Amino acid sequence: MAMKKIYFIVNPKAGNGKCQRVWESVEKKLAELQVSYEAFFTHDQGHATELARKAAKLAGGRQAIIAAVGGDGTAHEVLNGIENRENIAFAFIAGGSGNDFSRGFQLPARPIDALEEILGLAETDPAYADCGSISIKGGSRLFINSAGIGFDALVSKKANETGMKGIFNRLSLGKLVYVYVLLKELFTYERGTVEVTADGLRHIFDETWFVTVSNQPFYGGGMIISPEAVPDDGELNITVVHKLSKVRLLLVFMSVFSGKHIYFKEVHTFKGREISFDSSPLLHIHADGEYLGRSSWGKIKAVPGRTRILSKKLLKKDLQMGGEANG
Ligand SMILES: Nc1ncnc2c1ncn2[C@@H]1O[C@H](COP(=O)(O)OP(=O)(O)OP(=O)(O)O)[C@@H](O)[C@H]1O
Repeated sequence: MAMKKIYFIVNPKAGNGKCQRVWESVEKKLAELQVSYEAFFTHDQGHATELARKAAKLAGGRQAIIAAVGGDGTAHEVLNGIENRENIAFAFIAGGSGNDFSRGFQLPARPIDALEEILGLAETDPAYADCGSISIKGGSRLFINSAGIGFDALVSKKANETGMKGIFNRLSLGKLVYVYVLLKELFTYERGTVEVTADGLRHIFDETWFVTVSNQPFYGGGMIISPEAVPDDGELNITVVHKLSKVRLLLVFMSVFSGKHIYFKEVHTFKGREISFDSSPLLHIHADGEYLGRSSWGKIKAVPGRTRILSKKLLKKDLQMGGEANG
């Protein structure tokens, strides 16, 4: 049996250019192992989605692997270009600054280890993982990590905009850009009332900082925003932080790296499959750390088993359950 074809979609600019070197090391290993593959390189925002579509088309109906090499933004874009989940397995090699996808799906952090895991799983039947879909005025998107509304979306927008990401990355402190932006924006952010409905249950939150809807626990480069989120349980986990002074928000923030923030009374966590939000002011929105714009309402849905993923962790679980988890 011929090995499945692997299409790599590489964002050489991820991790502030670090990903170029990540790819070179992967390429070298592929040559050593005489693996046949095809590689495409992204030129600008949105390109990875187009390239993933192209790769899926090239695969025709055959079983193939589309592997994103980059950061969470690249994973997000590639995922959005894979329309047919049945014959395409999604794989990932971390080359970005945050790399929450690798954490959440327990993929090796080191690129060569991640490649070896991909090659090791290549001929197995890939696991099924959930996605979320977010619809706001102007369009809808799939997300694999989380979608956020409010302050966290503003932080991810500013973190991507400032030249600071480059500076922090050069100091190997990629994660700290979020801390820097958060501290800077904290003082001027205006909190409003947000209504969140999850599976028919309506909650009203005053003075809301943010609402995050998670498919897996990690966000913003290692913050354990949703410790209980499981990427193949068919549900999404909602975390709301509201009615909190700036000082207490900082305490919550410090505890989010250990996931202990959920014990604060101002932090609410619940689950849902069909979620909607509504607010009077416009709110900033992100999906997987990619800024989508501002909207005062939107819908978020769990899409159980939407994507097939090469992940040892999920595969093991599938086997334990005696087959496909969410087929
Ligand atoms: N050639 C390119 N030049 C500039 N930007 C690009 C290019 N290719 C892709 N992009 C954009 O770069 C952005 C960042 O990519 P990505 O999220 O993968 O890396 P990162 O920000 O370093 O990592 P992370 O999201 O894990 O912190 C994405 O919005 C993507 O659309």
